[in-house]
Amino acid sequence: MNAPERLTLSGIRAAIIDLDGTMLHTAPDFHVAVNRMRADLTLDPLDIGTITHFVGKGTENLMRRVLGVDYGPEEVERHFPAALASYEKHYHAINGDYSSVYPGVREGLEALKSKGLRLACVTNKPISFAVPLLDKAGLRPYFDLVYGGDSLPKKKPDPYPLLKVCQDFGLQPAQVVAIGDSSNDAQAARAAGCKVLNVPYGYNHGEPIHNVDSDGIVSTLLDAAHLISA
Ligand SMILES: O=C(O)COP(=O)(O)O
Repeated sequence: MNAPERLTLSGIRAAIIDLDGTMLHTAPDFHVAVNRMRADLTLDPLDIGTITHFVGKGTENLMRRVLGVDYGPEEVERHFPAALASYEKHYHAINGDYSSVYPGVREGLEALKSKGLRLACVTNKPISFAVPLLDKAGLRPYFDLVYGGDSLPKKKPDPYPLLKVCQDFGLQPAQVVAIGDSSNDAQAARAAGCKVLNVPYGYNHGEPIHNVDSDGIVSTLLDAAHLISA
């Protein structure tokens, strides 16, 4: 991994940007919706740190992890349908109410756009949560494409969503940089053959971001934009 101050990425024509933990601090939304679901199932609330560590691999994984705190594998599957229905209802009701846009995100998206890059948001969040959230935060207009965790047959860390964006944009993976907060994003990017930058302020399943293989760590999306040229 290069030191960010020496790093430059040239020949880049598009950026694929993660949502939760990269553009928006959504952990408080997850915290509220998960605990409302848990109340419906007469389970005790979980602290925000525990829930945050389970974010990043999609809603089904999140449900299994938060049920797994109380139940064994068979009971998890038995409670899964009711948990998912309750969680989706509660998440839709509060989506974005407790979230905030990280510093440098708007400025970074502006800078990437002004360099002529095309932008895609690829998240493991369901598309029915992702688009209203981007709208509410005023970020939707920056993106040519948005893919959620249920938009395509496979989700990150599989490279499929990133390769689909490359194909949609008519670009080679080496012309595309993925920017995310987790090993999930980095693994997908590496497997697709895209460049990858990580931000250090997100979730990364509770693990240190410095252990993740990437082309560099940037403190904000604006810093990422400064390193990238077409
Ligand atoms: O798992 C989620 O719901 C969020 O995932 P993301 O980090 O890909 O946005």
